Amino acid sequence: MHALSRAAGVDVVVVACPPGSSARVTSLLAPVAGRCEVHVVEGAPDRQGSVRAALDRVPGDVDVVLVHDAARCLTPPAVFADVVRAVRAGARAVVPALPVTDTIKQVRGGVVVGTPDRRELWAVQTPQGFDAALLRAVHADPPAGLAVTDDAGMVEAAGHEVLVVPGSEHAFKITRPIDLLLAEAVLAGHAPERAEEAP
Ligand SMILES: C[C@](O)(CO)[C@H](O)COP(=O)(O)O
Repeated sequence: MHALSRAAGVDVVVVACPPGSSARVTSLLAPVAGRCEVHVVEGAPDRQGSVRAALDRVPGDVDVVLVHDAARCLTPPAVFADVVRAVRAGARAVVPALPVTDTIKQVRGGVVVGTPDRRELWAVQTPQGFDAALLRAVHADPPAGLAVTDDAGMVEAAGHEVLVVPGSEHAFKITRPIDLLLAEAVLAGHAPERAEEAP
């Protein structure tokens, strides 16, 4: 939240929190509430529902929306600024991403059934940025039968182009215990990767 509230171009933040935790989350956000407009809403059991609940709380006059994972809490402010800039420059959907370094296999029933060309595989991060009207439209009429793991996937399934901008190694998702160790090491020893911030 500190990085987000310091990012150029971010004026309003809506946090989707677990049901029953809004009072606690609101108090945790008090230190950043002075820097931008902050709202807290209760999320849903799935990602799509939580994003929709947050989107419903975004003021109607906002024209660019970023969807960000709290688990990517070390994302440098410059990544937010880059994504906003790309949307403002005309892209209607933008994702930060890095090329994968592992070889990725497609596996079915414990057996490899394919090896996609690694040169075409990118690991997608957040914040994902959208023209607000487009994001509202795909959430109002989500593509059927899609295993939704990100908002850009919904936009892509609806037939729209999604632009890729450079992501950041610091934007990793803190999900597994080893990610927490990495986050602690980053916080203990490293300056932010890129220092661009709002004036
Ligand atoms: C949006 C995302 O971070 C892109 O990599 C990812 O899909 C989120 O997955 P999660 O299972 O909702 O953490």
